[in-house]
Amino acid sequence: MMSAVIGLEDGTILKGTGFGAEGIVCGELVFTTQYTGYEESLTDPSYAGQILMFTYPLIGNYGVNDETFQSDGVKAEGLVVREACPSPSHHLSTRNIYKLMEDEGKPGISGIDTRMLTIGTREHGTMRAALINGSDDGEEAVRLAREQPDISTLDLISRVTCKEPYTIESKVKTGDKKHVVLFDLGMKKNISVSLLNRGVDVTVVPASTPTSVIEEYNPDLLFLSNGPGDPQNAQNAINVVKDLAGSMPISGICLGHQVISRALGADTYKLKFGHRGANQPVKDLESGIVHITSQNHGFAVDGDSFDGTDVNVTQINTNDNTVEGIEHNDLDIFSVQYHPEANAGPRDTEKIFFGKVMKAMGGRV
Ligand SMILES: NC(=O)CC[C@H](N)C(=O)O
Repeated sequence: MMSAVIGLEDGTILKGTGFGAEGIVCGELVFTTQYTGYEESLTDPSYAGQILMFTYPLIGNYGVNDETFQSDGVKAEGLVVREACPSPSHHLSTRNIYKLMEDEGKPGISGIDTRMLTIGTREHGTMRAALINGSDDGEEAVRLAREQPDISTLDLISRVTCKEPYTIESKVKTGDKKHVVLFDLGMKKNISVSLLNRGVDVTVVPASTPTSVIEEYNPDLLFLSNGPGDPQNAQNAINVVKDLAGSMPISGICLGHQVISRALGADTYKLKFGHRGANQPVKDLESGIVHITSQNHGFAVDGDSFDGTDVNVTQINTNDNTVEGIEHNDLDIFSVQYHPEANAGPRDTEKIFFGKVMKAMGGRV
């Protein structure tokens, strides 16, 4: 058994049992309330720069199946759980969560009072943390937590975006094939899969791609993916959206939504502790319908900052009234803060959102 400790910037120290890789990681400690979907969330590149804590007390009980991954590996810096299951049961599982974290070179800590840490995070706001596997030096963990830079100063997108553009042709036959250029700010795989399943060819491009290159592809729609960190740091993508607004339909999810909003004149700000989980209620202001959505974000769009622009807030979170969806009055530009592509989480909004994307391209819904 490996000794392990987590230290927070407010001086909190919790000792536990280490698993996965030995070593030290730093990042924001964030909590998610989802009961399942730990494989999808650990491999979601939006969690780069963050140590992921599950409020659900038993994690790993159905093992690990690489087919569920949302990128090429674990992207969260570390994992904090109450209990990690050593002997999972699932017919598609090839390894347990201990082996996953070991193979990926990332530390995990179990035996932690995640309820106490979650309450602390809700009261204090998201905190910087350090996780040390192979030592129980709590003072050192607190020192490292306090020493690390704020997440807003980090360029996390360049760590997780693709290096070169690549095109995936859809195997679904449609009469009139559409083509989307997908800006990879730290893309979850199921965004591209959701487009491919609808007969759309997808060209994924790095986050540094200039407007001129996107124009050369002449896509039917520009899509901006989810991704890590503060949307202010996605400056190239913001500029590209400004350049291309009005010349092609544009849509996006999560960080992509924040980037589009900034390009259209809005501000973004940091939430106290974010929305992370699989049961976030989102109300459509036109229909009044509330859908249960999957979410993972720490920043949000300031709805009031759209005043005087041609953009409307179309959806809000009924827990705290924050912006969940926007739409331009005249142009084919719309985006959502939540994750209609799910993985993890409910698929309730998948058909509605991607149906709208297809419609914006004049494609088969
Ligand atoms: N999942 C995402 O795209 C997250 C967006 C952004 N990094 C945030 O935390 O708000």
